[in-house]
Amino acid sequence: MKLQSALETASASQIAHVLIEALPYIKRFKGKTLVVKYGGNAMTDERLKQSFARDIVLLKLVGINPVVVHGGGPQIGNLLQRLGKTSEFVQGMRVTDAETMDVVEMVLGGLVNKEIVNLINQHGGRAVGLTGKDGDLVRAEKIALTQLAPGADEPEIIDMGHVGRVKSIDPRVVDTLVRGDFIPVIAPIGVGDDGFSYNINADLVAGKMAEVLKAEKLMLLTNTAGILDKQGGLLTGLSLAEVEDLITDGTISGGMIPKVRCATDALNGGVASAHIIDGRVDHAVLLELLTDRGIGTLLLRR
Ligand SMILES: Nc1ncnc2c1ncn2[C@@H]1O[C@H](COP(=O)(O)OP(=O)(O)O)[C@@H](O)[C@H]1O
Ligand SMILES: CC(=O)N[C@@H](CCC(=O)OP(=O)(O)O)C(=O)O
Repeated sequence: MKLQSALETASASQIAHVLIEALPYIKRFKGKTLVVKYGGNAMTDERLKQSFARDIVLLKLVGINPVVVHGGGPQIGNLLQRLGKTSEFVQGMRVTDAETMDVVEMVLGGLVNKEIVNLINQHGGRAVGLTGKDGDLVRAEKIALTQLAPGADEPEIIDMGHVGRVKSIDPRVVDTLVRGDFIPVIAPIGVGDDGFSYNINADLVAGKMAEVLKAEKLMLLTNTAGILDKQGGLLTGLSLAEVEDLITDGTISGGMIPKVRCATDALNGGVASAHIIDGRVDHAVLLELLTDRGIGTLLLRR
């Protein structure tokens, strides 16, 4: 049921109950940092975009410090298509030649980043957009991938062009913005020691950012209800050991593996909890953070 229609049919005491339910969570997370990876469906549907921006503004107003890291794979794909270029993906990552890197930088650092900044500001927040280049925030190194071609004995080395991984993060610019009550909105582009730009998967940047900022939580929005079991049921809470078992027995596969790895790396790096939640749900971030039930999968170090 949509929040609006739920509120229309709810009694005053039910509405009050919902508000009061948020109180212990607000107290617990006040002053803490929350890194949110924003991407997928939540970024293409107009209603979901508005609901995401309102969630972020509300969190900031109650004293929680959201830091947004965004993706934009489909938006990059759209512009490339209009320019007559196609992308090849290897292990879920876009092979990025110099021309494609220009498009990635224009779309992520320009269109997508500024759209999110504007959305948040329209709802009363004060967002500032950054790429990893600003304030020397994200240092990248070129990724080296190997792949075993069918019938080959030896794995071949794949040149991914300008695809990078996070080498280091200097959080000073983000800390400065947070202290000034701004909401940082970060595009996943890093700069190499060679001076070139690198295209980095947004989940990777979000996970490392959470670790370096010593965030209380990492939230990854995606296009499923969370981590699902073999029957398609939602797994609401998992430990690191349980996650490993689910990868080994094939329950977690495909694009969910690197996503879960980013989350477990962040937990091992000191982040208290990681959440994989459904970006297709209105107000997903608020529901996960400020209600007893939550909506997605909560990963804990324990
Ligand atoms: N156990 C699982 N639970 C949920 N999704 C899974 C699972 N195993 C594999 N997947 C797949 O992983 C996908 C999410 O990864 P991906 O498409 O890369 O996400 P995003 O585009 O949000 O970064 C899901 O849509 C689903 O197809
Ligand atoms: C190397 C690589 O693949 N980078 C991604 C960066 C954007 C991203 O991660 O966007 P989503 O979160 O929407 O998938 C890309 O070029 O699509």
